[in-house]
Amino acid sequence: MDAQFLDLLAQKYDTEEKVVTEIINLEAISNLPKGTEHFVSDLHGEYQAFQHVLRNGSGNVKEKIKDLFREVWTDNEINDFAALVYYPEEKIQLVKAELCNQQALNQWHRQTIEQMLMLISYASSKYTRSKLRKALPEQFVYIVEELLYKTDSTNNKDPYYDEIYRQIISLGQADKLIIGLAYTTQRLVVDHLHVVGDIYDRGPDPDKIMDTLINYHSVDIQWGNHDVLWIGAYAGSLVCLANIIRICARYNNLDIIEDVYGINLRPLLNLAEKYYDNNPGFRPKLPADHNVSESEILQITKIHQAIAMIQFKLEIPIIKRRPYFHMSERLLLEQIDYDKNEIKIGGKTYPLENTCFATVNPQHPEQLLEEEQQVMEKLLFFLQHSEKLARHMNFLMKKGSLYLKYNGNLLIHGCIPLDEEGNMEKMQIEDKTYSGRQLIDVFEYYLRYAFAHPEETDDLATDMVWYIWTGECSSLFGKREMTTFERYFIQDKETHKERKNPYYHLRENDEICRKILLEFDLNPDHGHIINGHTPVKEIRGENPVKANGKMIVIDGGFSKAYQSTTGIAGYTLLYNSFGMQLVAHKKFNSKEDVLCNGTDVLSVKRLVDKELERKLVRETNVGEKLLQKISNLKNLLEYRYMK
Ligand SMILES: O=P(O)(O)OC[C@H]1O[C@](O)(COP(=O)(O)O)[C@@H](O)[C@@H]1O
Ligand SMILES: [Mn+2]
Repeated sequence: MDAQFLDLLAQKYDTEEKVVTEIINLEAISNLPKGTEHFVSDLHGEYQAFQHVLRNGSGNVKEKIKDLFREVWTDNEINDFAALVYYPEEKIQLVKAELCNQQALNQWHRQTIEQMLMLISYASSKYTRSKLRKALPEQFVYIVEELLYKTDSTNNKDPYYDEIYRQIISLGQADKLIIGLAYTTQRLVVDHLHVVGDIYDRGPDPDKIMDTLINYHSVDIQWGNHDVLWIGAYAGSLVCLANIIRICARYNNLDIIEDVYGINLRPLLNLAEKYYDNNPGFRPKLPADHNVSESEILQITKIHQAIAMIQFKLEIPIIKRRPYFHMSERLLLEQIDYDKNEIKIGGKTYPLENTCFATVNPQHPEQLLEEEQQVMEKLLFFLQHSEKLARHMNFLMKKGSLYLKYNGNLLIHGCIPLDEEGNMEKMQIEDKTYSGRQLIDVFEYYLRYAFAHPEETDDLATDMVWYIWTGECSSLFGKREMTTFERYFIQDKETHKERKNPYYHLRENDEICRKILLEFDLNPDHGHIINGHTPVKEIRGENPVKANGKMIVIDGGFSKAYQSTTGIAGYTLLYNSFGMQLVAHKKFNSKEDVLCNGTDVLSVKRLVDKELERKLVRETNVGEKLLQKISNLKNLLEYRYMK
């Protein structure tokens, strides 16, 4: 063992007692049951629904309440208490409005604090005291610990405990304590959160989700294609930038760009007003009960066209300078007969509708007008100087990766690109060919490089981020082509189809999943692949658990726009010491509904995998690190302290 390393360690553990105490502590921890992992994906800006799933721990909170109180409480009482744990601030106000006098309120406070403490004690039974302490409301740690660890069997201290309760209530601290304890409970039921991609786009509040994740106690992120699009824009890719604005316009979310991230859209609006008019193909998607004025809709419709046309133009030079992207079929602006208003795709000619080509030079469709160029430069400047976006993107980079190996499982948003035979699909980049894990590692290398060099906008790394969004060998896109252009301008639905990578039918097969797990050095007997990205069409009988349980697809279906195709609000996954459970969620209506009617988006659980023996911390990623530390400390003990 390296003497210098031991010297360093000896500085921290400078007595034999300290070393021994730490070894005992770590050994004990590694024999506790593993903490609960919670997997969610495809949040798509749906902050409220995500909050709900987070606050109820995919049904875990209610389960713990039921374990404790099922014998003595009615369903209504259970729902009420659950709502208090999920949304304590609001629920307390509702309770107060119902109680008739101070005495009844005092009684409710005392009883509720006692019940919360019982719940916390139960929910923390597999954690150390130190871990629980970290989860307790900071200002009340001392008091809560006193109440939690009552050991006086002689009842000598009863008056002492009574007095604590009385003081909390008379000093007006009861609400705060209950709120704090509710958040402690939420935190205890989930030890670690995995977000398997697609935080951004389509829904209204991705920024609030980011803030929630930044404040969450333990989280990792596997980037989704939409997250990569935002990273690409921030890293200097103009085409990614055009895409994120186009999607925001399409879903009536330009507020995110303008108000949330402070990017001035005025120059783009001026351009849009000059060249575009109303166009049924570009009106934003709106819910039936919207209250957006016609003039606002018209403005968005114009911006939508302006930015979509800029996007299509910007794609051309990238496709041309990167022949190995194999995207020449996507040079669609060059396939248009601008006089006849037709396009030739795959040898077939289609009429075009809803066209808006006022800024296109038919001889050079890739050319941006000077004004378009200036607009994009300004937008990029604003974007790269948004303090809030910088914070969110940095967090995405810090906690995120294209895939993650965690406790024997492989987490990845989209796919492992395969050919029809089930071999790892090959992609040539410059003069080298990559496939499988190596290809994805190369993608990640370029993405991180692009992020580190936001001033470079046309280099390979920046182009590659766009490729990850839309290229046929991308592990996040998983389709042969993105038919955005066709869906705007061609009526024939045949042209709208996006052919999926063979992975999506091959992943039903046990052997293929085993092969993929091996490619990532994971044990195929125990590991699972966990995917997001494709909404599971339960409506049509699709099963989210595939390949004899080796493959689990948890597209959360949070995205309202997609709920009609899934028939459900999607899935989340829990992995605790007893095994893995898939949770199916019903549609989330509103927080008010949960608070007033006790309707929890109640979840149906399906067992995916059951551990033969309860899984311990020592068998996890974290446990591996603990065992390494124990071994180092034992060396320290032997070489520095033992006589
Ligand atoms: O329904 P929209 O918003 O037009 O988006 C459709 C596009 O989104 C994609 O499905 C990618 O987004 P997802 O990752 O959410 O599937 C593309 O394949 C498709 O072209
Ligand atoms: Mn996706």
